Amino acid sequence: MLKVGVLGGSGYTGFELIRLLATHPEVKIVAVSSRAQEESAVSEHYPAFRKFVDLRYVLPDDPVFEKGVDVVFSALPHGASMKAVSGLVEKGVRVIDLSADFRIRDAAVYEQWYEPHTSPDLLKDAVYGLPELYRREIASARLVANPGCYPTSIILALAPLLKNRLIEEDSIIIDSKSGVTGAGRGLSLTTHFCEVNEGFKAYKVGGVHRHIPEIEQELSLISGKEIRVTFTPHLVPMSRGILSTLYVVPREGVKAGEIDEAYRTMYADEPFVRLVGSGEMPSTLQVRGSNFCDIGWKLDGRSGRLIVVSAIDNLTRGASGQAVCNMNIMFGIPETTGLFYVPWQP
Ligand SMILES: NC(=O)C1=CN([C@@H]2O[C@H](COP(=O)(O)OP(=O)(O)OC[C@H]3O[C@@H](n4cnc5c(N)ncnc54)[C@H](OP(=O)(O)O)[C@@H]3O)[C@@H](O)[C@H]2O)C=CC1
Ligand SMILES: CC(=O)N[C@@H](CCC(=O)OP(=O)(O)O)C(=O)O
Repeated sequence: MLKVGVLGGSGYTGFELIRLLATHPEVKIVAVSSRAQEESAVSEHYPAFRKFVDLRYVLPDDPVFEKGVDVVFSALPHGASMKAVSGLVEKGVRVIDLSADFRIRDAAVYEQWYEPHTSPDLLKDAVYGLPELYRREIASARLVANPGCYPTSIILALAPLLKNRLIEEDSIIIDSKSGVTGAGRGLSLTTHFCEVNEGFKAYKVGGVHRHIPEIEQELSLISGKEIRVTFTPHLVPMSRGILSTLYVVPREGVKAGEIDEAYRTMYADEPFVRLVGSGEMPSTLQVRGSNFCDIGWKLDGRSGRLIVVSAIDNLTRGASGQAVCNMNIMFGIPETTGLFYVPWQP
């Protein structure tokens, strides 16, 4: 049995990690942190865990995370996460970091979009935790940088097209829509019920969202060319789920069949990508609570654009499910263990 610790186990992705790990056949959760909930029972803070989790919250600097575990998941905010996990990694604990702190390979780029990096030396050891792209590297990583929620839905949707040079790299326009859990469990005016319910708005418009450097970094690596994207996130009145709609221009002469073939070839053996087919479109309800990313696409003959739509659950495939998948890969456990079940639809 793997002994697992969860830093930040009172937040939304922390909840989702514990939900998945509590019934994982190869895992024993030994420690969960929260400063505000210190010493209270996890199953009091989240009653859903009654009969599943018999633990009390400890502080994030509790020695158990250093000495008593095989792997630590960090579900802390960026900044706090790098400070908490760098010491653990240096002491030989394997870490899966759900924050953005180790996703950007260049510290200067991270600092431009986030804050000063306190552990830049560890960046070279971090592996970007998208299994479909980096499975082999994840297996031996001591630090996995779990991808952001929007980037997961976007990179998976574009990878086959860029890998096969089927689209103009400078033509990428992305509209993504996220449920409100994407903003975390902390209270803020923008996520109040009355501010969100029955409304739908774009935010961080005009190249300012922090996921842009992460998306561009990974798309550029796939295509071998520097890529710039137009990315507009939206907040929708649902709890969980991300739907990304991508507009791209196919290279001259590219046929619909080549696009179909690129998706089918890249994802034929991938357990957590489901191609809903050319013409059908994914829905967040069809992936709810699951680790699946559903992808559909359609050529618009009138405008000459290709439209790709992807759907994930931001807390599962966009965070904790992907993190558990990475843990499976790191410890030689079959990748689908604890994660292969039918989504919650409706
Ligand atoms: N929500 C989402 O859909 C996604 C989130 N992420 C990333 O995952 C991480 C967690 O997100 P999420 O669960 O939504 O966030 P929440 O705000 O819901 O939870 C944050 C957790 O971290 C703890 N925490 C907060 N500040 C600190 C600190 N300074 N030091 C130690 N512990 C702290 C909180 O507990 P306490 O304050 O009691 O210690 C809580 O347990 C973030 O980095 C986020 O960007 C990634 C992908 C998707
Ligand atoms: C709806 C909503 O607010 N979503 C968040 C997603 C950020 C997130 O959780 O991702 P990181 O791990 O990269 O911080 C946002 O747009 O900032």
